[in-house]
Amino acid sequence: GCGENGAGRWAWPGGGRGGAGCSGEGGSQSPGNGVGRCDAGREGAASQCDVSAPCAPSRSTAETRRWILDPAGERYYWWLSAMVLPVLYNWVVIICRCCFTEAQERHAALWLSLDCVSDAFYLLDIAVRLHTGLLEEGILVLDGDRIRRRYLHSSSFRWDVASVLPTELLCLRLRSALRANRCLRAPRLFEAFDRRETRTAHPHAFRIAKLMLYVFVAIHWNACLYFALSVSLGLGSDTWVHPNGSRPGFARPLRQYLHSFYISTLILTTVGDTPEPRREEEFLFMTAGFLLAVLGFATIMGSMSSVIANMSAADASFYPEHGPVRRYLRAHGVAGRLVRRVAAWHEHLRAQRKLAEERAVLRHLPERLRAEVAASVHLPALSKVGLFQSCERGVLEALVLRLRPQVFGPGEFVCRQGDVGREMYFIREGRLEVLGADGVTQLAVLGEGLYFGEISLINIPGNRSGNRRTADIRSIGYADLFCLAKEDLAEVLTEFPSARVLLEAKGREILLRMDKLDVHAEAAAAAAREEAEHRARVLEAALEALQTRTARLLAQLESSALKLALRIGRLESRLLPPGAPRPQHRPGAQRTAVPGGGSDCAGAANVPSGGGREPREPQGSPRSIAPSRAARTWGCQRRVMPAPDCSAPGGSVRGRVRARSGARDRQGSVPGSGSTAFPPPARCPRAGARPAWHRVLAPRPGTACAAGGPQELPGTAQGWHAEPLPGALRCL
Ligand SMILES: Nc1ncnc2c1ncn2[C@@H]1O[C@@H]2COP(=O)(O)O[C@H]2[C@H]1O
Repeated sequence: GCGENGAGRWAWPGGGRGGAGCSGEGGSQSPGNGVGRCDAGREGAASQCDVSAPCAPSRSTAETRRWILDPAGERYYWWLSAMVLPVLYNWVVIICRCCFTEAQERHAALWLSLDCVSDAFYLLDIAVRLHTGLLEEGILVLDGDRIRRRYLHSSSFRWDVASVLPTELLCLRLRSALRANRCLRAPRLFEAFDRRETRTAHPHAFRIAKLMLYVFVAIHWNACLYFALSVSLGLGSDTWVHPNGSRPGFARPLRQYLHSFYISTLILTTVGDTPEPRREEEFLFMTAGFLLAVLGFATIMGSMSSVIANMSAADASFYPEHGPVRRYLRAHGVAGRLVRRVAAWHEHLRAQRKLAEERAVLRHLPERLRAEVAASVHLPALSKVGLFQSCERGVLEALVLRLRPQVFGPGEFVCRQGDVGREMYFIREGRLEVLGADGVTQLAVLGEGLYFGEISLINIPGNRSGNRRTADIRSIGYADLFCLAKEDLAEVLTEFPSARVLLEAKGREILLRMDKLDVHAEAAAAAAREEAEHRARVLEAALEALQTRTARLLAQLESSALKLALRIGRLESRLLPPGAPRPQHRPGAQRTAVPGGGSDCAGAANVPSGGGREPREPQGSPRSIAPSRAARTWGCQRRVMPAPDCSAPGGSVRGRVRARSGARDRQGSVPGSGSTAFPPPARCPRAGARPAWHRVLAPRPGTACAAGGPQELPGTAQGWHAEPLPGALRCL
């Protein structure tokens, strides 16, 4: 639906599909490309947005949103990558042109055009930033005004403007030096590098390359400054400064630059063999260079070692380390073939890029995402398993999270006959042999897409081995398996009963072949199961019949009670003298009925002087109450129907039977009692819940109930009729 917050309307990042949000007036962000797109007019847009006015698109606004970039999108990423070039150009070339004046003068036209291109990029970058969406509370804001306002008031805008000011126009002679403000756009370079680092498949290599670039820029600047200092001190004036043009080849700018770069490298990498300084300026330059070198060296060493450490840590988290296992084996004096097997297993994992601890690698992902990742990796292999071929994707996804990949080397036993079965296996890759009781005879060879180890996990009737393995399973070469624990299998089979049928059928077949199936026990178990099922069916039918009878009896009881009340009313009106005081009926006084037909008025107010006041029965009590004199006199009747009524949410198990009004009318029942609530004979599922009364007889216009005969009562509270209202105890 549409969401609005303050001045702007928002869209979910990546939303738009499935109506996740409406951006602006009917717009939502298109998934993937990172550019805001308006949903309005799209099929189904009305159902996603509130159809009322707020979602109707204004054309100009929709147009504006079309050009809003998602900061996490592709286009923005590629723009950032493009910005690396002009920023680097300025960082490398400006200082070079300042110090190597000959190079500046020789290629002035080229520099000028490159400067123009770089400035155009800088200006375009400001425009891009004016159209880059921003995240607020995790939601992408696509409102152009809001974005513009935010950027124009930010410090980034000031820096961006400062970096593109045409300062070189102030003094055309110092053109290149005055372009130094272009270096202020460096944050864009860092941003681009950060993005690249998160996207690249080789982050460590990228980190090293980035470090080398920084080192190169530092050496380059130092080289330029060395040359500038040499020029100011006089080229070739001593052995430290740059040689002058009289030395062969040193008149060329390229040679000058390369020589300076070489000296700078010697200084900054503290390799040594640097020319000895002679003058104060030279000493100062060298000292500053060495200090910078110490700093740079420490930084480089630190970064390199952290990159290398991270690389090995990343590798270790992917593949199990052989070193500790080897040391462990050596410490315990294990040698020979076993050590070689362990080493071969480790090598195989690395060579085949197989992960032993996949769960550990993915453990930080949210569960749903982890399931999706695991599904995309393993589903193709899992769907080859015959057992799961007809499974829905949801079942497979649930299953895939429970599977543990395991790799077995050649000749390794996956399970041995007689072991207690705790897991079953699906073969992802490789071949395994099933060995007979002698440990030599090959009963079968299992390959990709097959499974084993299920017989000891599922309870096959008549299985003589019980929960013990029926055979040895040995890996022929390297076997890549999925392992599923017994508890997980039980859960999966509950959700997917047809898989159980398949497993049982296959297991039974194997057991029969191996003569490990006790056919008599199986038949007895089947007979017992059938008998139990039959009994359950009979009980169910009896229960149903009982419910119907109860309902019928209750309906009869109710109708005769009502008839009785009417007759008593009529008799009273005939027997009482015309002037005699008539008992006042208090509408709403409650009357309850007992299953035995006893009756009583629960309310004391409607009991006449002659009637003994009886203690009021607590509502909901199933106790039978004998009819009192008052009740007999007044024709009040109590109806009691204990019904399991768990008034807590979801607690009620009450059933309802519709009575046939016609039949009941013929029996003299009161018309209008169309339906009867009755309790199914089930226990109240909520612990401590008590049954409640649930039949109501309420006044009905047309007849009066009074001691002196029919009496007019105001309003609708006249007469009687049966009205089924669950869960209440009322008295006529
Ligand atoms: N003859 C056979 N053919 C195929 N698989 C078998 C055969 N015998 C035993 N198995 C499998 O080997 C497994 C050994 O452990 P389980 O008894 O749990 O389950 C067994 C079956 O899955």
